[in-house]
Amino acid sequence: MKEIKHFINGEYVGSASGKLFDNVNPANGEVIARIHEAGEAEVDAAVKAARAALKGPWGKMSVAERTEILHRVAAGITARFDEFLEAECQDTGKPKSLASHIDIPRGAANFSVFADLVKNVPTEAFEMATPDGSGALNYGVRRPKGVIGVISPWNLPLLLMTWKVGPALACGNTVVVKPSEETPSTTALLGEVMNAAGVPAGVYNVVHGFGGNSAGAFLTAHPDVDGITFTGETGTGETIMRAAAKGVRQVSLELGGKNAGIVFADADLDKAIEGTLRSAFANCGQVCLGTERVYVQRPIFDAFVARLKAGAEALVIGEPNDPKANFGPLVSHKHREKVLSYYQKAKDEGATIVTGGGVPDMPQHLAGGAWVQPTIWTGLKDDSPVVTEEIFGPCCHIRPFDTEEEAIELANSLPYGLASAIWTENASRAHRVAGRIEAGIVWVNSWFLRDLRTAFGGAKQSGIGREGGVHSLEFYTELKNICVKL
Ligand SMILES: NC(=O)C1=CN([C@@H]2O[C@H](COP(=O)(O)OP(=O)(O)OC[C@H]3O[C@@H](n4cnc5c(N)ncnc54)[C@H](O)[C@@H]3O)[C@@H](O)[C@H]2O)C=CC1
Ligand SMILES: O=C(O)/C=C/C=C(\O)C(=O)O
Repeated sequence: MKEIKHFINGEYVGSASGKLFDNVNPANGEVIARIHEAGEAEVDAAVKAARAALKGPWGKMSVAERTEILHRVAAGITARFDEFLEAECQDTGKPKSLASHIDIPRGAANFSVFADLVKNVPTEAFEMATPDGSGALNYGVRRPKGVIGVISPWNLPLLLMTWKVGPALACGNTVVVKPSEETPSTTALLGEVMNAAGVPAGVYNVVHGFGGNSAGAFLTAHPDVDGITFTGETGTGETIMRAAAKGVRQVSLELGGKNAGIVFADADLDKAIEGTLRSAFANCGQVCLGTERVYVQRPIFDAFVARLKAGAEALVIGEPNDPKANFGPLVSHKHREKVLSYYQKAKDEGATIVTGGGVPDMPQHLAGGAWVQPTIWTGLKDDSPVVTEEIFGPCCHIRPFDTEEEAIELANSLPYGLASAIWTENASRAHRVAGRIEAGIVWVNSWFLRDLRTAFGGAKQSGIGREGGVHSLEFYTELKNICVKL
């Protein structure tokens, strides 16, 4: 059986404890590999390697040299596209048709985009008057923050891990990554690409394991980690913030959501249906930006529900290699238990189940997979947990509204504030409503349309900080002001 080891100081190493755990393919329930679980010793070795690399060749490189290497990393991912695709789809069960368009290309782009960005970013300068008349000049320089701890989730494993590692390395930091225990493979494979691209040993390190009382907690508690970036559940974000408080380390947190889609009666219905189908069901609903609450203006409510139902029922459920499949399993049986508990709750609370609500019949060879049906409900109260809590599954609740004011109030009614999608052909309304939605990201007549130069992150309990474009520099560098008296 294949073993997945840590990547420390440029080498793959096993755990001294000999502790390993299973890596399971959620499409069929088969164990595909055994993963080494890091103890404190491995985490400490990884952090030490990262610190040494920062003081060594990586820290001494010019921006031009560093960014040239990062372009080679991007090219290395692209050159081994099929291996990354296979590994990602085995870990997550997601359709190759999806991962080949989103996950793997973004894994490469996250290095090339930030390599280009740091070469071209300007700095600030202020001339000032002084009492003696000679003046002074202030200018800012950015320096790497140091050793960055990266805790990444399982829903878009390569995409979200490189979304952090790309800018971190472009800014001259070194990293220790703890990928999700569910999806370690592409993070592990990236070590080979780093070596081949000439990334010095110790710049990119990977430790595997779980969160609490395991590699995740050991990494976030390590006193020699200078900053921690995390994507995942809000509760986990709070735990990580507490760990980071010791030693006053900065955090960048992209946390949970319960995002609202608002469909006005003047929307282009074809566009709104296509976008909402993606925002509710893409990646089996396991996207933090996804729409689990849909508010539809009353005159088009029935038509919208009927068309979304037809679209959900036309999704093709299947394994990653099935070229027709556009809907895969959930990431694990543990996560399926959570999602199905909400399906049950919706039933218990008297929801109208428009479609789905259970587990699909799958052929024998996929019967061990973590499958659920795409599900749509109507008729639940606004305070139902199904409507207020992040389910992170392929499901949404649709509710009618009458006025613009009511829609805004409903959208803003929860403590989350990650993303929202507004569907209307009235540009004035689009601007007006978008400006009042309490979220870090608002799409108008689109969903998941991403320009990597833009600010990305959540308001309220959906996170702290913004990453993307120059905003990533705020977290991955220290801005130092130098004041020169002339
Ligand atoms: N992108 C997102 O917004 C994601 C949201 N979730 C949500 O979180 C729920 C639970 O899923 P989990 O996989 O348990 O998510 P999680 O947020 O707990 O895990 C994400 C990462 O954090 C690590 N982690 C967990 N506890 C930690 C700790 N105490 N210290 C350091 N690292 C820690 C995990 O090992 C994993 O690498 C899901 O049902 C979903 O609602 C899960 C994954 C991604
Ligand atoms: O950066 C992106 O394009 C996508 C981000 C998605 C998440 O952060 C998520 O699903 O957790």
